[in-house]
Amino acid sequence: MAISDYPFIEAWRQVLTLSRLEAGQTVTILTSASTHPQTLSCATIAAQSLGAIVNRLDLPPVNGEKALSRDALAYLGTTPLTGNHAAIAALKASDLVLDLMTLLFSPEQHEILQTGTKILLAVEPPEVLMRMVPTQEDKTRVTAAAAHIQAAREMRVRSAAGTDLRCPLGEFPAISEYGFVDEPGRWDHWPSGFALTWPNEGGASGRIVIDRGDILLPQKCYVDDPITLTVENGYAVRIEGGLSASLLDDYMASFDDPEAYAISHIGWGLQPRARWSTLGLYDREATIGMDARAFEGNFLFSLGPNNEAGGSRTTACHIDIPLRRCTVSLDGRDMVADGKVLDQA
Ligand SMILES: O=c1ccc(O)c[nH]1
Repeated sequence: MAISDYPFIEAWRQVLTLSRLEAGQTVTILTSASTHPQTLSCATIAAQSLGAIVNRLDLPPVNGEKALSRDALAYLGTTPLTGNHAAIAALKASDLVLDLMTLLFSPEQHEILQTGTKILLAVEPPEVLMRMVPTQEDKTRVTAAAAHIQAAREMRVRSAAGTDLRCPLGEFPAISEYGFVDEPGRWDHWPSGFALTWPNEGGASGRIVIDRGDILLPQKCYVDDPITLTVENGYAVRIEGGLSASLLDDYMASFDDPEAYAISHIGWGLQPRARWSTLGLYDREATIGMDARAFEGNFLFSLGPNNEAGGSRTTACHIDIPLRRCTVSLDGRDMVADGKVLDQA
């Protein structure tokens, strides 16, 4: 069902207030061909109602002919900002950027954040944004989990399906995604609600079983038959299984890039308002699948780049894979047991 403008404007006011937007500050709303018109209009009105100076920067889309998926998170690296010095200058001069286009995993995003500009990504449909309007409680829950990740030296993930993965930690920071940007230079994503980090370069090893019912993004499908990834020295060196494995393998081979097989971010979902089951209820191209990334108790891992964490590995291929029913432990302490989040205190 659609969302009315008034509550959507109020939701944006809540998120902008949580993001500490102040009267007189500059907000630049970044848009492109796939920006949702109601999100644009309600975000604009909300920012203006809080006294901000509001700009809109609309950029022509890129990569359409290169990507196999129209999902904004499926093909990374170059963005409409690449080489666009005038646009980058405008965003660096802004206090807050509302990214209704998707800059994630781009070098330009880091360059802009380093000037103190805050960036909030918000590209899910209004119904999903409204179902998961961020709260301080989300921040408390996610930052508590991220603190444990930050302090840990190893993440181990096991499941009855056969996953047994060890990831040495410490080389990269723990990241909290809780849906608003309340500090200078912060990036976040509304909706979200998960904590993550990256394994030490080349360190992840073991086996990951993507079981029946687990999810592949951007494919936005529930896996039919189990896929087994053999992980050695930080890379998935073998992809085995039936049709689901062959489809994943074919998609990844299209990038012709060995870096596509690297283990990227690892962590778990902490958003109780996100659901595993929604993927089948939306048109594939209507959402980027944040319910799947954020549902409470998932083990979310990713294949592809680590430049987001400050690493040197970039690749256009980015696949997010949330698994159910895993046990995630940090230095031997279970944080998620068989898909249930334990006390994160
Ligand atoms: O919010 C996001 C979205 C995708 C991703 O890979 C990480 N965080």
